[in-house]
Amino acid sequence: MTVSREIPVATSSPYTVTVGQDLLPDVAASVPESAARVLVVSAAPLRSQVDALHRLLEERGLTVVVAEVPDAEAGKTAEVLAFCWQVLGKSDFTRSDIVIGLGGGAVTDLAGFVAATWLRGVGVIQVPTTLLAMVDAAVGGKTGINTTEGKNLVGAFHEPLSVWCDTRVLDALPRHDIVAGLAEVVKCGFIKDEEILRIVEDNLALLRADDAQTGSRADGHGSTAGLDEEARTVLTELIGRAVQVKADVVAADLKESFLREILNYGHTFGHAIEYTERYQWRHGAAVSVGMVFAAELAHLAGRLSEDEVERHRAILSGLGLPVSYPGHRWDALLTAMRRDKKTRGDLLRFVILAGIGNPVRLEGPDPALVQAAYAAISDHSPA
Ligand SMILES: NC(=O)c1ccc[n+]([C@@H]2O[C@H](COP(=O)([O-])OP(=O)(O)OC[C@H]3O[C@@H](n4cnc5c(N)ncnc54)[C@H](O)[C@@H]3O)[C@@H](O)[C@H]2O)c1
Ligand SMILES: O=C(O)C(=O)C[C@@H](O)[C@H](O)[C@H](O)COP(=O)(O)O
Ligand SMILES: [Zn+2]
Repeated sequence: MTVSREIPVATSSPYTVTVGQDLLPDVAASVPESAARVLVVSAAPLRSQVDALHRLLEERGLTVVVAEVPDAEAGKTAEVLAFCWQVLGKSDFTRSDIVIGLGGGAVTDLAGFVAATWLRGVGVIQVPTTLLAMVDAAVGGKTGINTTEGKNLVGAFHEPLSVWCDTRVLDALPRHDIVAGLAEVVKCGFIKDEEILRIVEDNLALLRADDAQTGSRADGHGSTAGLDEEARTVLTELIGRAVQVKADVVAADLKESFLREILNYGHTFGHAIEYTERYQWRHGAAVSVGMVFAAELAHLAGRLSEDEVERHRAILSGLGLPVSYPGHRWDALLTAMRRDKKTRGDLLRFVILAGIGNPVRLEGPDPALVQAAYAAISDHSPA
C-alpha cells in the first residue's frame, strides 16, 4: 500500500481517513479481531473490488456476506434497507460483527444506515470509490435513505470506524463523476478553505469534464478518468484539503446543532433539483447549481459581491458543471425546499456567504428574494 494522507477526525469516537493507493489489504486488516462476520454492501459496478475484498477477508478467517444493492440513488430506499436487514438476520449477525460500505456515496449512506440500525448499532468501515464519497459522503457519520417525499429524509448520525480512500479506483470512474465530486470540493473552498479555489482555478484544464454539462445521469457514461500522475497529484491534494474541512467541522458539531450546517452550502436548492428530477441528476451537479443559487441569493441580500457570484460561475462552469436550471419549476422546487432539514416550522433557512470563507444563515427571507435568485439562475432556452 502507499499512503498519501492520514486525516484524523477528532470526534468523541475518533477515527482516521486514509488516502492512498492499493489499500484493500489494509481495509481487511482493519476489521476488529472481535468480529466473526462481515457484511459488504455494494453495487454491481464495484463487483471486482468486492471480490478482491471478499478473498482478503476470508483469508483472515471471517465469514463474508455480500449484499449487492441497486446502483446509485435506487439503493437508498426503505425496501433496500429492509433487504439488508433480512440478509443480516439470516446470517445471525451480532453486535461484534462489521458492515463495510464499498461504493459511491449512495452505498456509503445506505451501508452506514444499515449499521446504525442493526441491533441499534454495529460498526461500519467505509470504502468510498467515487471522489464525492471520498471527500464527503463517507466521512462525518451522516447516513440515510430517501423517501417518496424527499432526499435523505430518514437517517442517523453513525460514525465509521475508519475510512479508506484508494485513489487508484478513480481511474475507472467516468470523468463527469470526478467533476461531480469536485463540486463538493469547491463547496469546501467557498465555505472554509480558499486555497482549494485557487488550486482548482489553476488546474481547470486538467480537471474539467467536457461531457458533464447537463448534470444528468442519462447522458451516457462518458470517458473514464484514467488519471495521469499530474491529475492524481492535484486530486490527492484536493481530497486531503476537503476531508480536512469536513473533519474540522464534524469534530466541532457532529449532530448539526448549528456549525455543521455550513457543509450544506448549495444543498437546499441542490436537493430540490435532485428531487424534482427524480434523482436523474448527479448530486454534485445539483449542488453546483445550488451554490450558484445561494450566491445569487446572498448577492440579492447584500452579503456577496457580483464578482464573488461570478467566481462561483467561473469555477463551476470551468469544470464543466451546470450553473443554471430551467425556469417555470418554482412550485416543485419550493415544495422540496420546505422539506429541507434546515427549515424550522414555516421558516426557510439558507446557508449563504457573507464573503468567501464566511458562511452565515439567511433565515426566513422574503419569498420574492428567493424567487429572484431562482430567476437569476434560470435557463429559459427550450429543453
Ligand atoms: N452522508 C453524507 O455526508 C453525504 C455527503 C455527500 C453526498 N452524499 C450522498 O452521496 C450520494 C452521491 O454519491 P456519488 O456521487 O458517489 O454517487 P453514486 O453513489 O450514485 O455513484 C455514482 C456512480 O458511480 C459508480 N461508481 C462508484 N465507484 C465507481 C468507480 N470507482 N468506478 C466506476 N464507477 C463507480 C456507482 O456505482 C454509480 O453508478 C447522494 O445520495 C448524496 O446524497 C452523502
Ligand atoms: O455532512 C454534512 O453535514 C453535509 O451536509 C454534507 C452534504 O454534502 C451531504 O450531501 C449531506 O448528505 C446532506 O445532508 P442533509 O442533512 O442535507 O440530507
Ligand atoms: Zn452533498
